[in-house]
Formats: sequence, structure tokens, C-alpha cells
Amino acid sequence: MSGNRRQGRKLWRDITLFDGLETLPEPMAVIVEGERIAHISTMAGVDEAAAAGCEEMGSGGVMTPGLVDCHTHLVFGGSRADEFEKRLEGVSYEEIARTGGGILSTVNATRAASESELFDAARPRLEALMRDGVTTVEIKSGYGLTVEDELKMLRVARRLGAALPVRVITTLLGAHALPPEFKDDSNGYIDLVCHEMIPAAAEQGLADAVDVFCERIAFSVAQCERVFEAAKAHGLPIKAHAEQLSNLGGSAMAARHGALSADHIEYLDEAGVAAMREAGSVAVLLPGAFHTLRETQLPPIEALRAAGVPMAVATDANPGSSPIFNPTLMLNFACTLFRLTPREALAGMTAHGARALGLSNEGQRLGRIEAGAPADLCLWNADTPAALAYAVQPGRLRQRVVNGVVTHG
Ligand SMILES: N=CN[C@@H](CCC(=O)O)C(=O)O
Ligand SMILES: [Zn+2]
Repeated sequence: MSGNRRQGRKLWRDITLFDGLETLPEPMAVIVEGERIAHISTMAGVDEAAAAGCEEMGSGGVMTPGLVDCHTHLVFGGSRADEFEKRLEGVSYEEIARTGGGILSTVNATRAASESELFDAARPRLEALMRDGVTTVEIKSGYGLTVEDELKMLRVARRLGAALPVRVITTLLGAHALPPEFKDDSNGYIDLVCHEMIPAAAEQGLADAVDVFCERIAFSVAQCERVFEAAKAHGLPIKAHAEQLSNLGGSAMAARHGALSADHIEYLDEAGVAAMREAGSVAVLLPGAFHTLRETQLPPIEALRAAGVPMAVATDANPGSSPIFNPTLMLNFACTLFRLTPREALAGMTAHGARALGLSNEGQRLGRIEAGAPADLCLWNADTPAALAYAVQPGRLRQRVVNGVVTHG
């Protein structure tokens, strides 16, 4: 992560504050000192001694934690616009995948691209997320499917984090699709993921977590479980793409292994909800993929809500199922398509998004506005926090602060 402005004491006055879970009832003042949030108070309770010497950052507007986009596939080669057209003609995502297109088409383009070509292609995608308030982003591999190509993708993700003022979390998604070289030997490919890919990514410090795609067109529950065991043996947290197109029970298995999250989960059943509640796993909702694939099966929002499973919302930005690089649009989609409340959607892209990445614990405290937490903040031109989900309106970000540094506005 790189920044471009001097750090110091900064004061915002008279703001409507969404702290990551709730909107506070009164106008608030926030003081940032260095990299951390130092004080939060009502306007009536501003400690003028503490405020003295602060740079006045302005007053009014809505402040939220910096957005956390906890599920993306931003690094990839090529385009899948042709598939978009095929799907409009009635060919399904699953059929396209079974006939060698879909993820495998992006694999071909990604393998053919150099590290610097992938970096140059991904950078504007990431900048688009940042312009819409993202301060933390997760980037998965999964379009390389050889040890070297997966590591190449992860190196690009790390380089993006070093070049731009944004926190990048990397996830190894070697078990995303079966590469053509292993066409008749999916267990052999899982051996490669477990015995070569995960150890290499762990040794080189390139992966912060390990993910799998548990689905009929990808890998079975038993194969994904092997990947999780290997990840855990290397000290890496785990997560899963599961129950997107069918109910295989991947989310429940992932939860039993202590997964940070299960993502997509349109087909999640009651047992899956219970397993996630028990494990404290986050349900990552991806309304962009639901929209793009024109799915009809809704995730079990009411059951998740009733069970108290935290729900995150992410873009799933990728070239196939969600070519959408607009996080606040996802807030709107989460409400209109999945019937989340605007408060739930915002919490999904702040506090719960951070939790889905393992960044909400005492040491990290991302996704919240509270004294002592890292100063990752967004100030928006909006009347209320709910307006961020209500109106689909680019350009509302007034200021973006990462680690105490103003990087926009
Ligand atoms: N579901 C699997 N993986 C990605 C899709 C990737 C692609 O279609 O390229 C997803 O999260 O939607
Ligand atoms: Zn995904």
C-alpha cells in the first residue's frame, strides 16, 4: 500500500456517521491522529482541547468506514464479452463451462499474459473500485491453474497493493476449475494444489488465504476438504465458493473446517445455515453474479438473518459471472435483489466484509469506525447512509482516507 499525502491530526465535524454496524443518532465529530482514529464524539461533546491543532477537514456529509470488497477476481487476461452474448441467446453459464469456455477461456488468456500485462490490465479495475470508496480489497488467483501461473497472479495482486493506496488481501484459488492437462484426473490436480501450489504460495508469502470452488462444474466436497486440510497445515485461513449453482453441502463442510466465509450460497439449506452459525463463518453475498447470470434461486437471507450469521456483500468483480467494478452498485443490488436493508448492505461492505477476510479481530479492527481502529474512512456526498444504497450515482465519494492518509479529495 502506498500513500501520497502527509499524515497528521485531522478533524471532521458535523458528520452523519455509519460506524460499520449502525448509523449514530446525532451529528458527530471524528479526530484521526496518524494512522488511527483517535476520538469520536457528538458535536456537543467535542473536546476543543483535543481539536486544537487539528487540520479541519470540513463539515457535513456521510462518513463510513472505507469499503471492504471481500471477494474479487481482479487479475485476469482477456475478455468474455462473447459469452455474455451467448448467454443472452440462452446458453447457460454451466453449459459454457462444460464446453471449455467460461473460467477456462480466461485461464488461456491469463496464462498467455505476462506479469506486467496482467498488472496493467488490473490496475484500472482496482482504481475504479477505489474511486467508489474501496480501501481494502481481496484479490483471488484461480485463472492460472499451474503452480507458476497461480503464483504469477498472486505476485500481481501483491504488486497492486504495493503500488496503490489500498490494502490488498490475496487468496490462492488453485481449485477454481480443472485445467485441460488434468482433464481425466481431477484428483491428480487436487494433489498438485495440495502438495505444490499451497506450499509454494505459503513459503513465498504470496497467499493470505486459500479458496475453492465447490460445485458440479468444479470440485467435489471431498476434494475441497483435502485442499482445506493442506491450507490449514500451512497455517492459511480458508473460504469457499459454494452452493452457487447447486446444493452440494460445501458451505457446511467449509464451516466445519472453520472457514472465514462461504460465498455465493444461493442454494444454501438450513443445515448449511446452522453449520455457518456454529462456526461463525460469514455469508458472502454476491448480487453481481446473481444479476449477471440471471439466477432465480435467492440466497436464504431470512434464515441467515434469523440465525445471526453475518452477511457480507462484495462485487465478485471478474470477467465472467460479474464484470462489475462498482461496489456501491452492489449495495443497491443487495437491497433490490436480495432484500437486505440499506444498513445490512453497508455493514456487509464494511464490518462484515472485514470479518470475511479475518480483519475484524482486536489486532486489525478494519471495517469499523471506533477509537483506536485504523483510519480507513470514506466521506460521501449523501444525505443519509441509506442513500448510498438507494441511488445508483457515481462520483459521490468526497474523501477517501487510508491508514490516516487522504488519498482522494
Ligand atoms: N464461481 C466461480 N468463480 C467466479 C466466476 C469466475 C468466472 O466466471 O470467471 C465467481 O465467483 O463467480
Ligand atoms: Zn468468486
